[in-house]
Amino acid sequence: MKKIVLASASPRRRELLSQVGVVFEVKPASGEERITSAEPAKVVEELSRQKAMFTAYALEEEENRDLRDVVVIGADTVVSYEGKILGKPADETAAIEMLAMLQGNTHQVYTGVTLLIREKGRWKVHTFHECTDVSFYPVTEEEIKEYVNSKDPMDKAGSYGIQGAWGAYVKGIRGDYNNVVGLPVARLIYETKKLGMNLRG
Ligand SMILES: Cc1cn([C@H]2C[C@H](O)[C@@H](COP(=O)(O)OP(=O)(O)OP(=O)(O)O)O2)c(=O)[nH]c1=O
Repeated sequence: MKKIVLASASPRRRELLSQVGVVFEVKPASGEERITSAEPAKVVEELSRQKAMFTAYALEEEENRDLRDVVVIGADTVVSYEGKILGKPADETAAIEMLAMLQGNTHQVYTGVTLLIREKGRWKVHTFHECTDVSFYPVTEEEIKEYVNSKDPMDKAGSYGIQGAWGAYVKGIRGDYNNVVGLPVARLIYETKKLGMNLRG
């Protein structure tokens, strides 16, 4: 039986993983993340790998931690619009700017996921990403300011949460909804099945 460790502080990721029946422990990654690419797919893959590795190293440091059958999961989400990568907003002004840019248009949400699978005393790395197109109706400046005042955007890539009040402006999506919220759980289950693993058993 695998021992799953989620390397994330995101409550959304926890909920999504629980929702599909995976039992896991949470150990958020701590360390400085570094980007070496400007391509969103590569960025999220790279960051998800770094997050998973920070947590894996922390597990190795723990006394009496049995690493056998451990699987560490790390994830990272960014929004991509016209060649620009949008992460979490630095402040409210940045959030307003991002939403003003995204409203009335279609952008992409990328989530990268890394699995670190403990095998024969080493970590086997498996990384993938999922992309979802998201379209917004036109949104006025006043509506954007009202939403930003709620603080909901501040901990979210692209400055919005599809699952919250901003849902009022979502015209449609193409692809996996859960990927936008931060973890493409169906793809995760599919990938682990391909590796001969059962995360839910
Ligand atoms: C676009 C979008 C993002 N998000 C969230 C998902 C992620 O939690 C967050 C992007 O930040 P991330 O850096 O991917 O993750 P995090 O810092 O929240 O958590 P951790 O690194 O510990 O795993 O934005 C939503 O909740 N809804 C949305 O619609």
